[in-house]
Amino acid sequence: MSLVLTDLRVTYPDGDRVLTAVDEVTLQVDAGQLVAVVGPSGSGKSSLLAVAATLLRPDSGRVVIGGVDTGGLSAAGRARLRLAEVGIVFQQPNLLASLTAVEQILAAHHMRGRSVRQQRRAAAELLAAVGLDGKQHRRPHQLSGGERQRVNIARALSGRPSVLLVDEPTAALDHDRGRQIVELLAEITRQHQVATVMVTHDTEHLEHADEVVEMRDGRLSALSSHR
Ligand SMILES: Nc1ncnc2c1ncn2[C@@H]1O[C@H](COP(=O)(O)OP(=O)(O)OP(=O)(O)O)[C@@H](O)[C@H]1O
Repeated sequence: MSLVLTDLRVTYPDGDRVLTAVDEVTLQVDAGQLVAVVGPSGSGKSSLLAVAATLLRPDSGRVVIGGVDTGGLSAAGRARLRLAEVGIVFQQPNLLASLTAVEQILAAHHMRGRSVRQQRRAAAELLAAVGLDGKQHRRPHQLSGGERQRVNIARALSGRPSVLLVDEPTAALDHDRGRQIVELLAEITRQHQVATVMVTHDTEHLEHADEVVEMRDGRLSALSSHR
């Protein structure tokens, strides 16, 4: 399944003027592809990600996920599509302090209305796949920043999304841990055949992306493509 963004425009009220955060942006991400969106602070990257996640409605343009034009869906329809098809990894792993790594994933299953009992083994396997074998019973404060981000990624993948949206995954990490996370995202993208968009202001590790695009003042331009 692919993510297709067409002619997106997002504005915010700014006093008696209007600020254009996303300006006529078009981007296609196919299954198995990792696209990195780079650009300076305030260039519109997070707004673009929020629109792609259907969390924010664009002023104009289309967001099509797996062939479904999300503009035609109700709020409940968008929420259902998000639960079924979209995995979101926020910059700060928003893990629940009292839950162990495996419980973070089971809680996400519970929210999807699935039987938690049947998912325990799959959750443990997913944690092992992101490099957390043996740490599934640790709580967030017993994990490093990079490990917490791995739990975050495993949780986003637990719903088997077709689209993975990742906001600044390396922001809180040192160089090596940042590289490992980007490598993991690239590997997951191929293995699970997800369409992944990674927003980052970090210009390192971009060789793992199939395509790098740059946002400036809300506009998108291609930087490089390894397709
Ligand atoms: N809810 C909002 N209301 C008004 N203006 C907003 C809102 N959210 C973002 N903006 C403005 O829109 C522009 C784009 O912001 P956005 O957060 O999308 O950029 P960004 O590239 O993700 O920045 P950063 O890398 O600092 O997170 C900025 O000028 C910002 O001040």
